[in-house]
Amino acid sequence: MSAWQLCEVTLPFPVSLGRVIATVTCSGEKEVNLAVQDAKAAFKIWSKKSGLERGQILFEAARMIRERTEEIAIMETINNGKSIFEARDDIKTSWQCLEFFAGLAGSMAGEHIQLPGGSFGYTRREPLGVCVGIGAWNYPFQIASWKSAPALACGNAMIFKPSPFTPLSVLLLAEIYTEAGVPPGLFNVVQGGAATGQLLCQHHDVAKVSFTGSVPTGTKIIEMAAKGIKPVTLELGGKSPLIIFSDCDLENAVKGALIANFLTQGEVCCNGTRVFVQKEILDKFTEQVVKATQRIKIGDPLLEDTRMGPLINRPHLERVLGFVKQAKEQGAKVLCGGDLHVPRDPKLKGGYYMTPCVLTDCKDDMTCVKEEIFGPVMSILSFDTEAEVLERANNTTFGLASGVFTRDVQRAHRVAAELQAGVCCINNYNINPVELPFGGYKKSGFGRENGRVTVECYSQLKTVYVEMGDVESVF
Ligand SMILES: NC(=O)C1=CN([C@@H]2O[C@H](COP(=O)(O)OP(=O)(O)OC[C@H]3O[C@@H](n4cnc5c(N)ncnc54)[C@H](O)[C@@H]3O)[C@@H](O)[C@H]2O)C=CC1
Ligand SMILES: CCCC(=O)O
Repeated sequence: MSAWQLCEVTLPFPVSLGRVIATVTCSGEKEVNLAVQDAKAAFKIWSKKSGLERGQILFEAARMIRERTEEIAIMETINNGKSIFEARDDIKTSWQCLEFFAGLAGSMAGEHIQLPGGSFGYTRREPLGVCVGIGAWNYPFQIASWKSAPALACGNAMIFKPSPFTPLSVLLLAEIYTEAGVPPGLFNVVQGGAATGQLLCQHHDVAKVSFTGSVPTGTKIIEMAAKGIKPVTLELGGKSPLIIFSDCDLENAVKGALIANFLTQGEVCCNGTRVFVQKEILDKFTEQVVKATQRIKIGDPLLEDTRMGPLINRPHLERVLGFVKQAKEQGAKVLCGGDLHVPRDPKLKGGYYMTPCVLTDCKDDMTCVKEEIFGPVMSILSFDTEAEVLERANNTTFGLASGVFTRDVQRAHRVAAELQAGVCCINNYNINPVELPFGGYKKSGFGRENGRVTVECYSQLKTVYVEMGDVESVF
């Protein structure tokens, strides 16, 4: 089968303003095999370097990303449609991630264990080999950085496949790694959709798959990995709760709710889209949230003051608008937004824009409350007591993130402990510093990105026993 027969995407790729920005060739079997072959060769060189040596190269790559922030951010905005303001932040968390794992690389070590008779054992923390990273379209550069930085720091090679909707910015990352001094082929990019992803996951020389995307695709990835007994990291979807108690700082809670719902056009896996508000402050909170939402500047994502750009593509826009329509049919009230938006600027007319939406009168069994919308749609629900809201917040198959706003410090920690989610933010939301592990519970996946613990996701432990006496034979 030729490479082209294996492509499932129609080329050229459209972007979110409805214009073609580039034509990218899909990688088929031949290209995937070549990438794996090159990665294996590069792995031999890279894995023999000391952690400190690897760290030095990653620090250099981080420095280059930081220096080229503006260029990469512009590319990301064109790639995805998010505002340049946000794209800069994605680039920042990317070089920070490289710096964090560059710093850890030199301290990766095993243990020495004393045993009877002077014998001893030790453990070696070793890389896995050729790792595959498969990314979603919402944070293309950041996802590639969050996967490759720990992989490379631990001594692995990585082949990365971006989403076919956002194929471009990761190429800059590959260029930077090469210029910083990683061996050729250590970080390689292959382009394509599901077919290319499958070839990567099923390749017998691939040691691990780290995936960011939807639950249905994550299920397929884990099935393919199971056949090869390969470890996987799965960063999947979410329907996270944000709980706002009546004793909160209201102004902060309103700001938190907007951050929890409208960054990157709401296309954020960890968004707090189920906003539970205690009855006493429901009206006041709702009024302020609606006012603030109506002020969000929609427009050209490359302009400094734009805070919301177009959604990723037309089918996704239609899907999100469909969720709003269904919410109305099921009894929710639209307080603002939820409509198609056609900007006045003629050059933006083909863009996949909608107005950010706040829904109220939501009930737990409505589709908009149960399913991940992945667009700018906030659902407000009211509650009476802590016990009640905890039960309702946890009543979901997802478990990526959560948040709580309260001035009661004991309640804040009690609620954080009870929420079934991999991340909980107290008195803020969507704050994901690279020093802290990020990842889900339940159907939101497993394995972690960022934080020290991620070293365990990209390395394996070898035990070495050393005999200092004679062999005592039982035969
Ligand atoms: N937990 C997290 O960190 C994040 C999760 N997501 C989730 O991702 C979803 C949206 O992203 P999409 O790109 O639409 O997800 P998707 O699951 O459709 O695609 C993700 C990636 O998997 C590839 N792929 C598709 N089918 C495949 C297959 N059979 N084998 C191998 N690879 C395959 C795609 O080409 C793409 O690169 C949402 O559900 C969102 O919640 C998005 C970002 C972050
Ligand atoms: C913080 C990561 C958010 C995403 O990738 O959706």
